[in-house]
Amino acid sequence: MSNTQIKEKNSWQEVVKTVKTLDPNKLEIIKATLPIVKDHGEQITKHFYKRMFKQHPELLNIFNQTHQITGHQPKALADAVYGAAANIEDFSQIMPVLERIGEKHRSLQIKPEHYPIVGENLLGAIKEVLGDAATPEIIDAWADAYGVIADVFIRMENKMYKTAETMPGGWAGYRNFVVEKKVKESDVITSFYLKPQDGKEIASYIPGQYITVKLEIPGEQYTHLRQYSLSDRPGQNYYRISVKREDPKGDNIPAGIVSTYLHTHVKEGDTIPITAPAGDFYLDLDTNLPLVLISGGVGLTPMMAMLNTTVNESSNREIYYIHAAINSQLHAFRAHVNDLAAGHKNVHSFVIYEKPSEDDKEMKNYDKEGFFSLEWLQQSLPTKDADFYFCGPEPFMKVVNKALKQWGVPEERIHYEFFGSFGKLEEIE
Ligand SMILES: NC(=O)C1=CN([C@@H]2O[C@H](COP(=O)(O)OP(=O)(O)OC[C@H]3O[C@@H](n4cnc5c(N)ncnc54)[C@H](O)[C@@H]3O)[C@@H](O)[C@H]2O)C=CC1
Repeated sequence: MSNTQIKEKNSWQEVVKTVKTLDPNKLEIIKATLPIVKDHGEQITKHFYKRMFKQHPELLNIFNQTHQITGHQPKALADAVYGAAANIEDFSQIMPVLERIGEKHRSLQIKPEHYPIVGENLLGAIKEVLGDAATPEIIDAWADAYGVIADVFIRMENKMYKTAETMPGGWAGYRNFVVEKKVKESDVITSFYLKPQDGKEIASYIPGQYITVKLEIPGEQYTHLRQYSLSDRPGQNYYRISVKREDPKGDNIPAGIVSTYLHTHVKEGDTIPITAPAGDFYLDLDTNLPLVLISGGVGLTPMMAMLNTTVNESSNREIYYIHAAINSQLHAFRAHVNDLAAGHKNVHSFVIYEKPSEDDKEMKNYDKEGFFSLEWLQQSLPTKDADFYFCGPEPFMKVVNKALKQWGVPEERIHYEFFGSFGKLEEIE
């Protein structure tokens, strides 16, 4: 299936047109109470998660516990609820955000039956946090607004489920994949090559998309689900993910449960259930504009899929791949990218090391020391008339985003991926 077909099948614009509408009186109440809900957004959603998990502990099998602790998830939900309610008269304004959430829901197998549970607990949390300020009329209006929002998601996600299931090689729910090969890519990143246990065809994907893996970890009460970007090009008989081992940071951030387990326990021959590829951050292959890929650390995973695909499909699209790492010890796929650059005159590779090692300095195996900067970018690229894609740790992404804006790259040429939250880069504290 081509890029365009996948996008068209998933397009849900007509879904928005058929959405339920809100009674005008209730709409007025929503508009009037939006500021209060926004002010208490995170408080409400934090309370909501506690309340919901108490009543439905089985949902702990779906939600990422680390994101609850870091506050990512409550913030993402608060932003989503506020954004959806603020645009309830016309969802077309926030379509990209809704689509991103829908893709994530599809990947996590969030189903229509989950919506009433979320609704009941969200309204309960609004009531309990706002106290007397939440009159029965206000709660009634928010209940209806939630109904409208849930309706959009359910319809959109139904379409996404159908597409994932009916496309060639596609499937519903989880399918067992066998770890065919485990390859160390750097001191902290290891790749897993996954082949379907049934030996049948696998669904294609667009570079930039991800899969969800489901792991039952001994000693852990609940199942753990994680999304990992596919790090190789589509059109092969395997999926590849490349996972960074998240070691503990200071006293507050523990080691990543799933990434540590994958690195230390999962071996070649083991089976991992995964859902079909999903995600709205992907490479536009229908253009020949110069392509600039910029990654920091483990943010290189979707970029590797984009790079490998473009090299495979186009011999004349200019590709500039900029990767920032701490030093060569932590630089995954270094040899692979060097080989591509040496073998293809349209591939140009740039390396930034924050703290090059003594060996790196001796070998001069990098182009810039320190951090990515606009000045350096302007000196390194022949043009800003290009499509830019980037991914990396948040501070890195903020620097890149700001640099591109300052340079005057139009918004529609700037594409980025957050692992884990739905906000806009400018809004992240
Ligand atoms: N899209 C996302 O949301 C992503 C999130 N992450 C998260 O970030 C964490 C760190 O990722 P690592 O791969 O360990 O990254 P890292 O610590 O190895 O850093 C990667 C690169 O980013 C640069 N960088 C860091 N702070 C910067 C700043 N303020 N300005 C400019 N450049 C900066 C570093 O110099 C380095 O070259 C991960 O634990 C992961 O959870 C990582 C990649 C993608």
